Amino acid sequence: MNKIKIFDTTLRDGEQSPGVNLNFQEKMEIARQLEKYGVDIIEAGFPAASKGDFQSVREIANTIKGCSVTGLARAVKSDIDTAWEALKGSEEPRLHVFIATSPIHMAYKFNKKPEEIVEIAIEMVKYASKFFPVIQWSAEDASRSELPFLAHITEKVIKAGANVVNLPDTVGYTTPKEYGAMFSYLKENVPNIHKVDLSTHCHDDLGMAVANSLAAVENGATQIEGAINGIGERAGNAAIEEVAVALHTRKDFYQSYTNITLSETKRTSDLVSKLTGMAIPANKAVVGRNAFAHESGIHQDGFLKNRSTYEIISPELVGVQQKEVVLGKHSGRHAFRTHLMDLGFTLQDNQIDSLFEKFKDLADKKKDVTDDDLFSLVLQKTVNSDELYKLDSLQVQYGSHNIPTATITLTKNDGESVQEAATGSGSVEAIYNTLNRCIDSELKLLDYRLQSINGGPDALAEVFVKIEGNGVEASGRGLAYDVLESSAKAYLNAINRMIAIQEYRKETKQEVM
Ligand SMILES: CC(=O)SCCNC(=O)CCNC(=O)[C@H](O)C(C)(C)COP(=O)(O)OP(=O)(O)OC[C@H]1O[C@@H](n2cnc3c(N)ncnc32)[C@H](O)[C@@H]1OP(=O)(O)O
Ligand SMILES: CC(C)C(=O)C(=O)O
Repeated sequence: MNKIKIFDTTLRDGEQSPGVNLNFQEKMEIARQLEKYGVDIIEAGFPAASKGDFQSVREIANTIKGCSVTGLARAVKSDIDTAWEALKGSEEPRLHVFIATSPIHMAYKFNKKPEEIVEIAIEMVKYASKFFPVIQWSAEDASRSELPFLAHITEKVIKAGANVVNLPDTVGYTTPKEYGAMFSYLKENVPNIHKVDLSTHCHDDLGMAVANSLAAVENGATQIEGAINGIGERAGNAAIEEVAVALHTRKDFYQSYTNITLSETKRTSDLVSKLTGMAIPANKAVVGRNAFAHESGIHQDGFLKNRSTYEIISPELVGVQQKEVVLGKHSGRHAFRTHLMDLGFTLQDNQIDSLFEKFKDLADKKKDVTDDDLFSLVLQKTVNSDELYKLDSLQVQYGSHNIPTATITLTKNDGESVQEAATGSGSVEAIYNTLNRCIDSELKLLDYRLQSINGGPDALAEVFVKIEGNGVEASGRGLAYDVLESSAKAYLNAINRMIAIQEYRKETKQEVM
């Protein structure tokens, strides 16, 4: 059996998904969960891209001890220097340096000859090896590169000190047969190839990212890169949870294993979905709501006679469990604490106490409090600390022949209270106009998404918004029993985060973009 290393790029390529913007606390929360999930390498960001990215990579590198932490850099000395500054505190720092090798990229992006690209790649790998114990070199757009040139440059960078060679299908263009053949070609034509791990990095533009990654494994790849829930640039990356479950379920075929703790799959996927605001389609493989639901009679009949007739992955394998103890309004602190621990949260006593109060409020309104409810409740509390404004009260007047009007009272963290009222063409707009008035700013709503947690008449409403003001974009989430309240909370959460970003930029003297 061959070990396949899992390189997670949720926090780098995943965050390149249009509309996704994670703050520092959210990135840290995801990094901690990825460590628990058992990934071998976390790509925490692109340190030279911004001060915010630098800070997140540095904190993750200093905190996460269970796996290697890496950051991306262009083949540019200053990017490599910045990456080293961010990563030097990691127990296992590694650099991910890349340069494009396809004729299209070399000609149009760089306006350079192939031999010039080879020289830059060699020089940068040599330069990086002064600092980094492990260097991953990526041939961007490898799948559209000429194979003899790819073999030539690969041999040179290995000689210069690269320990991992990654061959991305940057634009999601390749097919399993073609991508597998590329790995075989390099194995046969690069004399020093045995010295490195060969890695895949596939995009899903034609829906083949996972299939292509697995085809590479069949042809000698020992590392797969991807993102949780398959998020990432354009159509996204190979979904890590799909790759891991496929390698496990078909180990008879792939003869491979990973370090992934499969029972943490659902929790990891939920966390990433909630923090990025990217909902998981019901029919998504492995983690979709319908992935384990059998709807039609013949399937149900077979399944009831023997699960193996229609089930190749058990829900328990990926952490989808039916709980025997159901939490409700009569549950006590012990059951609550145990339940949170079962869900994988490690919380201080004071955090449990304040969450317990919120849980009781919720249980008064809702018959059964589900794991999804608890999950959202804890996230709301743990990643949204230090808020400047808190929602004190909200009143909305709506009638089919009246103009909707909202009245809101906010409390600032210095105790000052702000009260305003405003109208809007709908109730949500009235709320948002009122909140704009409270903070005396004209904010623009860029995105608004509403979903129910679980469903049913007593479901919690979760709202995700994205706003823009003074050149700063921020997203926010709100959770409440009532749709209007969760809409207000999401907008206020985004306002608080926008203010935090502005403060941070002021402190670090970054330009407000
Ligand atoms: C395939 C991928 O996913 S690669 C990762 C993509 N991620 C990102 O780009 C996110 C973060 N990026 C950023 O914040 C910015 O693009 C920065 C900070 C990196 C650079 O910003 P700028 O200096 O303004 O450059 P800009 O983005 O406009 O153009 C990119 C420059 O990098 C060069 N470049 C691109 N890739 C590489 C590389 N691998 N090695 C060296 N130079 C490179 C381009 O040729 C261009 O150079 P030029 O200005 O001489 O023409
Ligand atoms: C930087 C590389 C690995 C990348 O993201 C790509 O080619 O898609």
